[in-house]
Amino acid sequence: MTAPPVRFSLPAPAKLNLFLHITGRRADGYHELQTLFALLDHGDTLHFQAADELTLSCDRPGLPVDESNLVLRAARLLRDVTGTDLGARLHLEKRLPAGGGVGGGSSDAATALCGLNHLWGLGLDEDRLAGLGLRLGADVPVFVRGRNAWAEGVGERLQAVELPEQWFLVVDPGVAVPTARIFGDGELTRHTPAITLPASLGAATLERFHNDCEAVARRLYPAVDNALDWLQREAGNARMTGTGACCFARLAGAQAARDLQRRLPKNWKAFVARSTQLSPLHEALATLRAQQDPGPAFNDNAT
Ligand SMILES: C[C@](O)(CO)[C@H](O)COP(=O)(O)OP(=O)(O)OC[C@H]1O[C@@H](n2ccc(N)nc2=O)[C@H](O)[C@@H]1O
Ligand SMILES: Nc1ncnc2c1ncn2[C@@H]1O[C@H](COP(=O)(O)OP(=O)(O)OP(=O)(O)O)[C@@H](O)[C@H]1O
Repeated sequence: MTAPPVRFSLPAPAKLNLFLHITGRRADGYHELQTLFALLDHGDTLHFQAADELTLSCDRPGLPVDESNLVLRAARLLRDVTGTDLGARLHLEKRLPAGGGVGGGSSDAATALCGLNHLWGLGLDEDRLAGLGLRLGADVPVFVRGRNAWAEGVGERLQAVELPEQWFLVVDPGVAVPTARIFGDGELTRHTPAITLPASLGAATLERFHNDCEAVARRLYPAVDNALDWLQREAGNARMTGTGACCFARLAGAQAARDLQRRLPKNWKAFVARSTQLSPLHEALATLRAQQDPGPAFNDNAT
C-alpha cells in the first residue's frame, strides 16, 4: 500500500504601500525608497502536492505558467541552492491583478519558497529564504518575513512595525502597470526628503505622506486617474499602491468598505480587505507545522 500524497494549500496575501517616497536613485538605476508595507487578508492561494516532477498550473488563462512565472522561478532557485531534486505539483489560484502594485507575483514567489521549504524538508531559516526572495524581486522579502514593515534602501531593508487593524477598499483599474515603466519615466519625482520612521503610524500620520509614483501613473493611465479621483471624492485619503495600478482608501470598518464597494461605478472591480499583524501565510505555516508536531513526549512518571 502506498502512502497518500502529501498536499496542502497556502495563502499568498496582497500588500499595500500605505505611502511610497522616492528619496534617490542608485548608480545602477534602482531607486531608493521609503515605504510602509501593510499585509492584507486577501490574496492568491498556492496548492502544493508532492510529485516526482516540478510543474505549475494556474486557473487564470493568459498568465504564463512557464519559467517566467515567479512561482517556478522560486522553485528552481530553491532546487539550485539546495541541490534537491525533489518535485512538486503546484497549482496557483489567482485572485490578485497582475501588475496591480499589490505584490501578487512577489507574494506567490514568497509562498512558493516557504511552502517548498516545508514540503521538501529543507530547513532553510527565514533569513536565508528572504535573501533568496530578494534575488527574485524587491518585494519578495517582506512576504517571506510576514510582518507589516517599514522599508528603506531599494525595499530590502525591513523593520517590522505594528499597524492598527484597518479596513480598505482596493480598486483595480483594470490596467497592468509595468514597474519599470514608472521608474523609468523622466517626470518621476526622485528627491523627496528622507524621513525617520514616525513614532505613531495611525491614520492621521499616514495622511501626511504620499506616493511619488502617483503623478506619473495618473498621466500614463487614465483609469488610475479616474480611480483615484473617485476614491478621493467618496472616501477621502485615496492613494495608489506601489507603482500602480491599484488604488485604495481606508474606511472606518468592514461595513463602510462594503457599502462603498456597492457604490462603485458599473464594471469597476474592487475588493475589500483588512490589514493583518501577521501574514495569513505565516498563520497557515504555523498550523501546518503544528499538525506535524507529535506533541510533548509522554511522561511515564506522571501520576
Ligand atoms: C515599487 C514597489 O512595488 C514597492 O513595494 C517595489 O519596489 C517594486 O518591487 P518589484 O515589483 O519586486 O520590482 P522588481 O521586479 O525588483 O523591479 C522591477 C524594475 O523596477 C525598477 N526598480 C525596482 C525597485 C526599485 N527600488 N527601483 C527600481 O528602479 C527596476 O527597473 C527593476 O528592473
Ligand atoms: N505568479 C505570478 N503572478 C502574477 N504575475 C506574475 C507571476 N509571475 C510572473 N509574473 C509577471 O510579473 C509581472 C508583474 O506582476 P505582479 O503581479 O507581481 O505585479 P505588481 O503587483 O505590480 O508587483 P509589485 O507590487 O511587486 O510591483 C506581470 O507582468 C506578470 O507577467
